[in-house]
Amino acid sequence: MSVIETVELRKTYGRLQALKGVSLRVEKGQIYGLLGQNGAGKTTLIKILLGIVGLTEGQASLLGAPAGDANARRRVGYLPEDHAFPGYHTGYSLMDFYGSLYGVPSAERKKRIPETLEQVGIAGRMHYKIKTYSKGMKQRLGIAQAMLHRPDLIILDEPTDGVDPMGRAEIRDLMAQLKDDGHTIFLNSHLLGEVELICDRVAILQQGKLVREGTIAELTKTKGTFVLGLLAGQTFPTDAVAQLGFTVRKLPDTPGHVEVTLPDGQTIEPVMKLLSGQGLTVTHIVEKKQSLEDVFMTTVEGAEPGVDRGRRRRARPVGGGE
Ligand SMILES: Nc1ncnc2c1ncn2[C@@H]1O[C@H](COP(=O)(O)OP(=O)(O)OP(=O)(O)O)[C@@H](O)[C@H]1O
Repeated sequence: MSVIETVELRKTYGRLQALKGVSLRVEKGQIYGLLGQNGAGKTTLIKILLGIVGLTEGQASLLGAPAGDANARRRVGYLPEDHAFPGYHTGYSLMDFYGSLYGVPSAERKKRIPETLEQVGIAGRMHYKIKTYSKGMKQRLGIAQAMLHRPDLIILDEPTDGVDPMGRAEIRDLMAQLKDDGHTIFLNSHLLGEVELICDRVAILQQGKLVREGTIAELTKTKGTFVLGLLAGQTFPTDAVAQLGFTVRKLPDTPGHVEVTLPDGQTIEPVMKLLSGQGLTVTHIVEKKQSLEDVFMTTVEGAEPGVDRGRRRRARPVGGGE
């Protein structure tokens, strides 16, 4: 049984199609990342799973039950995006309130609240009012709230929003620990470097459609591009290598080095044989990797990874319906 499953899931808000037939599956024990530009439909998908909004067409299930089922919902912890916990609560009293809503017995809450706040690093401030907390501390409290009742599935919408780099690393460690303890984590995040470090699988939504899905290794795998360098003074036999069906590109920034892309299903072996047959010495060989950010940018923009980063920095129109 999958922890989350959607089949051809569609959601329309009036005339806007927020989800246009999304099918995905999250298995127990995975950390699963849902990526997409602003307005791609990530939060809508989460809200459907939790029964906060209804679906328009298709299917969605959570822990084997139809989306929104109250029993399944009790086994889920949820950190919403842009949560606003009342400032008059202390960290402790907020956790106590949520714990009682989740049905955690009072004696158990007394034990678990300090433990959980310790895990997210704010136990020292648990008796201070939330209005005195920094953004990062509120975010840690939100994560603690989502973990308190030891849910099977933890859904985190932008968990590291406003958290400093050290804190983000701590939250990554915490997620890894939760996974080791058998929890499943479903994560929305715009921080692709973090997602790459922590997630087992990733789905990319674009304007309500699922455009890529797979493990990090599957998604970041290149078609097979190597950077090769020869001994100083030797010339790379570009034409001969191209005749074997490889694509060769000179690298102007690193003289004497070339980039060789393999044809489908080929290895670098024939190139190495040709070079050694011509008495050439390879001093440098590295397989190029692309980052998840490159994959994301190529997927959502159709742009070449690594080019025109200046353009990327400028605001892009947000995604949405047609
Ligand atoms: N209650 C609503 N009524 C009308 N349109 C909505 C509603 N909620 C979301 N939308 C629209 O649905 C689309 C998807 O929104 P959603 O919040 O799911 O995106 P998202 O991927 O979570 O974006 P972000 O990264 O900005 O949080 C957007 O075009 C948004 O404007």
